[in-house]
Order: sequence, then C-alpha cells, then structure tokens
Amino acid sequence: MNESLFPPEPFLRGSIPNSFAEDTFDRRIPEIFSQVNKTFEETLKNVNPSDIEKIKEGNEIKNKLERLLDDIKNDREFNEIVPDEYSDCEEWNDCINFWKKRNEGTFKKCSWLFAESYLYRVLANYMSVSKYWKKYDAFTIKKENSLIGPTWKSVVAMADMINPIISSDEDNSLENTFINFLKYSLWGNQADLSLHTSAKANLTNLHKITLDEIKKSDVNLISDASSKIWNYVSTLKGKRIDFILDNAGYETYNDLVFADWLMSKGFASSIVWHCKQIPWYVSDTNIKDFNWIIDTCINPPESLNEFDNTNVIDMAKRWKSYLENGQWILNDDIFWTSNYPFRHMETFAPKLYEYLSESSLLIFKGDMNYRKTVYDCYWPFTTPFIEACGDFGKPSSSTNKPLPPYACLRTCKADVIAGLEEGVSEKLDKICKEWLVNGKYGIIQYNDKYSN
Ligand SMILES: O=P(O)(O)OC[C@H]1O[C@](O)(CO)[C@@H](O)[C@@H]1O
Repeated sequence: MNESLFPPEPFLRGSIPNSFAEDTFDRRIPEIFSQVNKTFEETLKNVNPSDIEKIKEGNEIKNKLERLLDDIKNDREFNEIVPDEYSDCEEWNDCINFWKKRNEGTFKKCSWLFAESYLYRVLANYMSVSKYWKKYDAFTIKKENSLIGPTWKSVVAMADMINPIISSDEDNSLENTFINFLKYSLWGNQADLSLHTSAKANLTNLHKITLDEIKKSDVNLISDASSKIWNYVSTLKGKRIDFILDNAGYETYNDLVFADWLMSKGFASSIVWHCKQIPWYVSDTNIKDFNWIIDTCINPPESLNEFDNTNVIDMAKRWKSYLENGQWILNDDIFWTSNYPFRHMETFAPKLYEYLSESSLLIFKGDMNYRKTVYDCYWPFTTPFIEACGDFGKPSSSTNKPLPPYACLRTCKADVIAGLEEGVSEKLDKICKEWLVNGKYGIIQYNDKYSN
C-alpha cells in the first residue's frame, strides 16, 4: 500500500462527523460484533462436553472476540494478522502497517473501506488458525433464515411467476422482461442483513414480487442505465456473463432466476458466479451458501411443505444441472475480500482481471461492490459514473484485453455516489434526509468505456 493508491477525492472515514461511517463504528459495528459473540457463545455452549479440546479452543476464540469488540468500542489500533490458510495475509499486514505509520491505524481514523473489511478478515483469521473451528461461520444461520424463514413466500411467488416465462418460447417482450429482471435483482439488494441488524426487522416487507411493485419502485430508481444495458445484452448470443454476488438468501435467489432466464433466451451459455471466500459483511454469499440455496430449493425442509414448491424445485433442478455440466461456474477469488477498490485489481489480482476480461458482461451486485467500483470517496454526486470508475476496465497489461462492459446494481447504503443528474440530490435532500444510506433508493449504472 502507498499513497499513490489513494482515491482522487477524500476517503470516507469513521472520523468524519455525522457521516454514515461514523454511525457504523459507533453503532452498527458494535451491534453486529456483539451478535457475533453471542452466536459464538451459544454454539460453544452446545458443544458436547466430552469435546474438551474443542471447548478449550472455543473459549480462547471467545476471549479474542471479546477483545476485538472492546478494541472497536475504544477505537484501538489494528493488530497484525497471524499467518493463516488464506493467501492474502502479507498483503493485509502491509496495509495495517502502512495505516499505523500514518497514525491512522484505528477503526475510525483509517479509511472506512479498510477498517470494516479488516474486521471480517480478522474474524476469518480467528477461525482459520484454530483446529476445531475452521469452518465456523457466525452468520450461517442468519443467511439460511433469510431464505427459509418468512421469505419463502416470496421465493415461491417469484418461481410461480418466472418459471413459466423461462420455460416458454415466447420472446416478444424480451426487453421489458430483461429490464424487470435487472430491477428485481437491484431491489433484492435492499434486504441485506448488515443494514437491518435488528432481529425484529421484517425483510419480507422489502421483497418486490409483482410487476406492480417493481413499477412503483421506479420513483426510487435515481440513476437508470437499464435501456443501455439492454441495447448491449440484446446483441449477445451464447456468451459468458459474470455475476459478482452480494447477499445470500433472497438476493442471490433473484440473481439465479435472472441468470436462468438469460440462459434460456440464449444471451448467455455460461454464467460465472463470484462468491466470497470468507464470511463477509454479514450476509455475503460464500460458495457453501450458494450450494445451500440450490440444494434447499430442490429439497425444501418439511416446515415449508404447506407451500406448493413445484416451480421452485423445477428451477433449482435446472440450476443444479447447469452446475453439474459446467455451464455455471463458481469462483471465490480472495481479491473479492481484499480491502482494495476494483481499480487496483489488475495490480493485486492480475489473474482474476484476465479471467474477467474473457467474459461478455459483468454484473456487480450491491453496495460494497459499488463502493469498490467507484472507490470509497466523496465524489461530487454529478461526477459521471464512468469517470468515478477510474481506469477499472482498461486493457490488461499482459493480454491487452479490456474488461467487458459492466453494470452496478446497488441500493444506496453508504454516503458515496456518482453519476446523478444535476438537481437530483438537492431534490432528494428535501424529501428524505437519509436517502444516501437507508437502502430505499437504487441505481443501475453502466460502464462500457473500454469495450467500445
Ligand atoms: O450488502 P451490501 O449491499 O454490499 O451492503 C453492505 C453494507 O455494508 C456497508 O457497505 C458497510 O457497512 C454498508 O454501507 C452497507 O449497508
């Protein structure tokens, strides 16, 4: 890490008064990590008393988690990450030392992007260096409940509406259907578990199922490149499309349905699904979560027998066969959980960059992927999106191939945004004080600069 890698505008930081980053470190993160500790303690309590070694190690992890929470609350300095199974350890420590040398090596003084990402990396580290807790993910139950809890009603309704469309040859409203899918996929990002930390939050209220609901939400779509994206996608025949996933559960389910449609209409013949390698920002999709969604849709638990699950099962069986015959590919490159913005991907993950350049379209889901696409800094809101992306997409220095066009589908949950028309932010300031961060507003933005 060095200063030349800094963004062109000031970083978002927890030390900035009244910013969402400040609220994140004062309130949201302590809440999230208290819940992690509670969940871990409950799991520990349920370990068979004869597993003495596992309990002993669990208690050590419990102590580490308590200390971490205390460090967060007191804004203490970061600690180096001890070597573990992941390949990015040195890189992290290099960054930690860099921030410390600048006297900015604490949660609030550092850039928000680094500080919050560091927390999830540390959590993964505690488990990784253990013997008995390696595979432990404190967020698994939350992630699973976000599909098979009250959400299942939405899962079934979506399958009942979409499965017949996917299975039919009807294609005279392809443009409309495509744009609606983009919007389902966008609004699916509203219901993420790191924003709605309260156990009482009813995320099903946020699910958009009917076309009417999608239409009504158009007033909250404050930057919309969907027609441009369609103009490009309509030219694709049997290509590869990559989804850079965000939250497990209902959001990823929506993306699976979308991808299924893209395959069935011949635009794509393969899909690459980019997941996270470690538990990340609470509800992000790991490969195990991805497989769990498909397996659960094929075999819904008995508690869901009151529903007619025929269409869900039918779709999920098709998804499984796409995975089995290699048309759907799973990737969890460690770069997706780095602290770097995407404009530094070519430097820090050249192989991933080359791999992405072989695709025909990249779809980045969610708030964090957006923050990394534009770099997490205070852009004037009317900065063109393409400008805010910097040189992310330029031809690779080894193959000379640029990235394909890419789209960002994001509901706004951080005080960074670019690409707004003049006057939009002023109007929003008047109607909703928290429009930048409460997840109510969404954007669909597109960059095809390097592929033209
Ligand atoms: O799941 P998403 O859409 O990436 O959102 C992640 C959440 O984490 C943050 O990026 C960081 O706390 C928030 O801004 C956002 O609410």
